[in-house]
Amino acid sequence: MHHAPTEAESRLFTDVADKELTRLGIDPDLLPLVRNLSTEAHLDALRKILPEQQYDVLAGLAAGLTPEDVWRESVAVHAERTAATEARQTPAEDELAASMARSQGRIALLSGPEELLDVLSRPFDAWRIFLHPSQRRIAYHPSYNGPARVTGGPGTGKTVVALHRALHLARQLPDDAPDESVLLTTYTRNLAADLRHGLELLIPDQALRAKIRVVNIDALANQLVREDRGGPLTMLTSQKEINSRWNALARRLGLDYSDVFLDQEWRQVVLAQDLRSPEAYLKASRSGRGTALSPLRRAQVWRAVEGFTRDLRQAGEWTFLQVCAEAARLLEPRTDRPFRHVVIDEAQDLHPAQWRLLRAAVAPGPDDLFIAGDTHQRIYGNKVSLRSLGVNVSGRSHRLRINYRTTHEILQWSASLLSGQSLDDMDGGTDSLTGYRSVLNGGNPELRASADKAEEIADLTSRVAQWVNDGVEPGEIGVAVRYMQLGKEIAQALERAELPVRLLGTAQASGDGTGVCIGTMHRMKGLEFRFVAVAGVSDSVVPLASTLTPAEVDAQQHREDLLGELSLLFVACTRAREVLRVSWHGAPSPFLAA
Ligand SMILES: Nc1ncnc2c1ncn2[C@@H]1O[C@H](COP(=O)(O)OP(=O)(O)OP(=O)(O)O)[C@@H](O)[C@H]1O
Repeated sequence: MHHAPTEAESRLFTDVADKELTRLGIDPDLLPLVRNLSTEAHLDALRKILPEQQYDVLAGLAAGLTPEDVWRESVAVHAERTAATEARQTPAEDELAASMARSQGRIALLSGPEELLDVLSRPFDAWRIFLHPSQRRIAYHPSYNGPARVTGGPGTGKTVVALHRALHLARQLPDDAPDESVLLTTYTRNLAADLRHGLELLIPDQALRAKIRVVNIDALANQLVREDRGGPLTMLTSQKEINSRWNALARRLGLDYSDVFLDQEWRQVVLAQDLRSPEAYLKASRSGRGTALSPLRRAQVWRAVEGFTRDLRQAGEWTFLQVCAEAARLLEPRTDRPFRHVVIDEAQDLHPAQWRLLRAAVAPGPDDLFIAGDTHQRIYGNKVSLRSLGVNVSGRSHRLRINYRTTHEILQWSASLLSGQSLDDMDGGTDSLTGYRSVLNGGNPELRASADKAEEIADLTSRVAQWVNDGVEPGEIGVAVRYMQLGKEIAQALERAELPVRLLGTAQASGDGTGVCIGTMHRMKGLEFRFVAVAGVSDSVVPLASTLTPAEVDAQQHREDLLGELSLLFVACTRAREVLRVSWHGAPSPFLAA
């Protein structure tokens, strides 16, 4: 992550005195070894050998925390965890108590005791006020000399940090800065709505909040292109329709490429690199694609791409990615940029065309881009190298390690799904969940096998009924499924048992947001519930065969698609705060077998 270090600056702990290290509990015998460490990777390699607490201390220091912060974060947390388990309050209260104990003092948001009372009565909102020092340090760093980034596993507070960063940037604006000078953006419309809601909680002052524009990236792109064209765009949104057009085109041109291959080639090579001529395509790198193409075959594929885009143009139709690519082209030559600062959440899912748009939306310079994301949760198959897109975060990248959402048990189990997978860090290196941990404890995830679908649904229904009987509000329960049809069947069963439900992504809801929330794993992204059931995790469903590129079309893409499906399961499981239940019928998903 750091630029090539010189010998003198290449040791990780040169700035920390021996005295400090031993005060933080590092064994004096280990000091010579510790002194020799020069990269976080070396430290990671020692993880299994070092006692957990000593490892945590070193990981914190390596991440740039001061010894004071580390004391609070690691040493004090170990003590708290023991105390909290003994006291066994509700986890939410534990969490708040822990946050308060750790907090050096409130960040300056409180206008009066009323607001404090308000927050204390809703412990889940504690993040508004009690940032952990490691979060606060990142969110309220006075100024970064270029793009900065925060990573970390699910529930570590990346979104929280992004919201606070947007607040910080809005506050720093000069008095004459217009409204919407700061952009806060993310991948989907739903996630943007959640960010908007978070911002309303965080910034009661409407005038200050108006400095921040919250919009999902596709909607922003659409607006820019629409304004340029002077009218609304007709969007081609159905992937099925897109595939059938590729098919028809391949037949017309007598080409033996599958629709899936052509569409991927267009999105992942042509649109990703903004290739505009056959010459550019002929020379382009196709790294990341699993099949080689001879110059002759590249010329054939280009003809198909040209045909496809010409047909779209003639029909006046656009795909989402095309709109982003066009919006980037519109902004790139401009000297005035629409925003002074851009804050991005769920950055791991953005496509290169979307990155180009964001890069062009703000002038390069201090605090231009602030990026929050976790490649372990990449579920839309967009893999990028930030550097190749002109976004250099080196020296300004931070990793959060404490999970505030999930219990230790749920976290361990969910993280084990990903064991053995190597994830990129979007910057030429690898990312990991090293040091990732929870301060809460609870039960182990419940795993339930059933003979067939009817039995699984019946079993799930009685479990949910039992939770509700035990006093859990239906709205605190989430049910995640791989495809919506199963969700609908579960909804019917729950309704027959007189349990209120709401289906995410449909108009069907009862009790206005108060029912058991049922949604696809994709829709669960960014959400959280006290109780989560992930249902239908069966052999043929997770991974969903129809979403996998056949290995014979592109073996590398096939592996990427599999990883995306695995990440999706990981995302679904890490939505749970207190209780996770995973069920299937027939043979379990191969992801569970491990
Ligand atoms: N300092 C804090 N004090 C109390 N709660 C916190 C704190 N930071 C985060 N949380 C809580 O932890 C949960 C997860 O936070 P957040 O959604 O920001 O994490 P994330 O890293 O963006 O997660 P994901 O990647 O899974 O979307 C939220 O309920 C949030 O309120």
